[in-house]
Amino acid sequence: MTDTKNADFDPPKQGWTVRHTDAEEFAQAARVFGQSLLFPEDVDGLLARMRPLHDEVGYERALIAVDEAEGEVIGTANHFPFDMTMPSGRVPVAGVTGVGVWPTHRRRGVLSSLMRRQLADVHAAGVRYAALWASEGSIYERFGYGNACTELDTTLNRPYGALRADAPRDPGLRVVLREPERVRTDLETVHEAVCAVQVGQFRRTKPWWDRALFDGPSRRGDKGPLVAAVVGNADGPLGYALYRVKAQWEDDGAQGEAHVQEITATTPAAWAALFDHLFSRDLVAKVFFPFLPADCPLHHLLPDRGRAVARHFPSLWVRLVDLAGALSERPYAAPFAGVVAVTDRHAPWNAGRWRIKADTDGARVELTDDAPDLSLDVSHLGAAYLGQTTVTGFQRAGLITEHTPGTVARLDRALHRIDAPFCGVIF
Ligand SMILES: CC(=O)SCCNC(=O)CCNC(=O)[C@H](O)C(C)(C)COP(=O)(O)OP(=O)(O)OC[C@H]1O[C@@H](n2cnc3c(N)ncnc32)[C@H](O)[C@@H]1OP(=O)(O)O
Repeated sequence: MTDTKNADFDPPKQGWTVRHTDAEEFAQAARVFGQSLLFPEDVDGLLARMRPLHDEVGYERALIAVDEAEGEVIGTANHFPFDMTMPSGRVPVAGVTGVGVWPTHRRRGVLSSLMRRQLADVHAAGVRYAALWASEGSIYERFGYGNACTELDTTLNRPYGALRADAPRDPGLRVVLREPERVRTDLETVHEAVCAVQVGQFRRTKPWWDRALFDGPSRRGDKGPLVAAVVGNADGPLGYALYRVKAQWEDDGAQGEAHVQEITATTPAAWAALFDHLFSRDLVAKVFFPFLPADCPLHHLLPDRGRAVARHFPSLWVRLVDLAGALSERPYAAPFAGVVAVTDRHAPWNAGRWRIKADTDGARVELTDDAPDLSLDVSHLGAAYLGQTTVTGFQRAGLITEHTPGTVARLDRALHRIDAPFCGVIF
């Protein structure tokens, strides 16, 4: 009798090894990442998109999990060495990306081993923070990440899109509409000015600009080419909107659309000029803004803000890799003193009782044996770190324990920031 046994279908062995990869082997990581995230491209297409971003920073941070029996890559995790604006200013942040596990090898702990190794690597490199965009909000809290930023996806119907009569308008401003590459320097100038102070944004290097301005068919879909509306005065550019239009005709006439990939400005009048430009495009009945800061001026500038259909969605998740370092270097809106007991399943160096004595220019953060005023997880502090998510929210949900009444309110007052964090770019 012929032996029809096919080793492919033997019961899976449970062993895998996590290790670093290199530029050559990166294709196997991309194969796993592409399949697990349901990307439409084949590996070559995916690599063409990913390579420029990774070539710039090297491949030494990329991790893979390799099935020991089959020798196949079954899991991946990577991170970009970002220069990101945090409450303390621009600091190194590990921008976690490329996380995926081969579909037949899920729920055996592969991701957990990759996350543990990545966290150890980032900590050993002296980087105090990690940040990511999550495909699903249920994955990363267990690894110490907290959702620290929500952004707005907003749609506006043009008939209601005219700005308030008292919106700031500066006759010295001019809006030009150009192909983005022609005004790239202006875009870079404005972005750099905003990004340097906008918590949640990372410095945009050349490959990231190339990615932002990429206008191939895969990006364009059924819309027109990417255009840049730049607003400025004699002193230079003050804002821009990158957008595409889409023609659409219904029985009652033109129902065209404008899809705004990115909009930002450095003065109120520049914001207003950009909105005026977008809302006055003939044949456009709807304007889509998939990424706006939670405190974007748009909603204040509308005569009836109820006409803007806005959805808050979670964007950045923040992980305090070095809790004491992160809490020490951050400025605080009000003084805080207290002992916070922190659990951290994956970074034991963060776990313990921390005495925090914070003031406007930083904090002293030391281990102590004293009784805690508050007990929480490192993920709660990651969520609250950017000053938008409150610790009070977790308390109301019954997820943390306040031992000394008033501690949570005092901590929130100290962590508060006036401006909403905003990233706007999925990495
Ligand atoms: C930053 C980014 O790149 S975001 C992109 C993340 N990648 C994806 O979403 C791609 C599709 N999904 C996958 O590839 C995988 O399912 C992953 C990466 C999400 C999880 O990998 P796995 O190897 O299955 O995870 P692992 O077995 O280590 O599970 C760890 C824990 O997370 C839980 N978990 C894993 N995936 C999920 C999920 N999608 N939703 C909820 N819980 C999850 C597990 O139940 C387990 O819980 P426990 O610690 O309480 O036991």
